Amino acid sequence: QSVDKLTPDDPRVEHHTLEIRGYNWHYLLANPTSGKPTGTVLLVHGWPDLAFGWRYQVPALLALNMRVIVPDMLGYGRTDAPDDVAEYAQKKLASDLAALAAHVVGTDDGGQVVLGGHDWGGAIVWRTALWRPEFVRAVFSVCTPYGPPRDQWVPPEVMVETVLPNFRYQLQLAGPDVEAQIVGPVKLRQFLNTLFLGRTPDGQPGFNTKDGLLFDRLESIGPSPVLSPEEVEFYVAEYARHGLHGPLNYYRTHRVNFDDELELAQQGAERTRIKVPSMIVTASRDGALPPSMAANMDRHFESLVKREVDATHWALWEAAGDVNKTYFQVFAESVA
Ligand SMILES: O=C(NCCCc1ccccc1)N[C@H]1CC[C@H](OCc2c(F)cccc2F)CC1
Repeated sequence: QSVDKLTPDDPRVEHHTLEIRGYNWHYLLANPTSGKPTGTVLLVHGWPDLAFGWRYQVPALLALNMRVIVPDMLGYGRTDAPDDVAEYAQKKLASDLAALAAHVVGTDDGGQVVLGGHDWGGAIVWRTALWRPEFVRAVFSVCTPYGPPRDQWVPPEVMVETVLPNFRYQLQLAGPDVEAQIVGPVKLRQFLNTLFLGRTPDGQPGFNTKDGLLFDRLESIGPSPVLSPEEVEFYVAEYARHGLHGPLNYYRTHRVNFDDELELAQQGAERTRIKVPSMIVTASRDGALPPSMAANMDRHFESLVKREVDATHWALWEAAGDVNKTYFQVFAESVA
């Protein structure tokens, strides 16, 4: 059955900007129609996505009388895109989200919000629950498991060769090639259709988690099966603003995040356990983040609910009804 979703210029959302840490952030704000909201949810998108990536979730949250804040993350859409990798450190982003929440929520609900993330947004909300737990009512991640801060530096290429072979594409994304090759609307359209599961005429993908983008296939990739052509054009126009340098910086933050988090890792489980009510929703056919990656994360949580939906990485769109249901089962009561 079809799930209600936002259009790019939906009357149900307001567009706001806020200066945070010297950068201009754009965010969507949706207020429930019936008076005072029960609570507030702040949703954090991943790569390569936008605030618009939560289009299937916002109407359902409004129907639960929740107020919804959805930023374009640093580097994306109508938010500024600094060049410097260090600006994308998760410790900094955690405080950016705290500032955004405080600006909207003030002292309502004890100044707290429910934090939700997908993909890189999932990684960021887990870290936000560690760095800034005081403003987090509850936290959920779609697709992305929690990996605690580590006290030993392991270079990404070693992680890939030894424990995370399905992350090998991230070595390409962290390098210079993708942002050098994917320039201008034609290439951006091919890139987005590829990442959003478009195929060549003989059914081949243009991306896989081992090799990353297969540049020689991009021009023969057909339309995405998970977005309408109009939605793709919206993404193309939004990405044409800054290009891919900012978004790809998220793949270059491993060392700065390690350096920031060493102090947490050295304090041990007391400081690396997530104490706020938590949920992870894994996607059964996510090649980058398979549910198996979330198998052993319970030990890092005071309270963790685990759900799985039958979808690829793009679960927010493919399994919108199921994703929305998981949220309601767990968090709606806890914030009501
Ligand atoms: O690369 C990402 N998304 C692009 C997916 C592209 C795709 C398109 C179509 C089909 C399949 C894939 N997401 C990142 C999000 C952060 C993740 O790292 C967080 C993390 C740790 F740091 C340590 C331990 C576990 C853990 F998950 C790594 C994947």
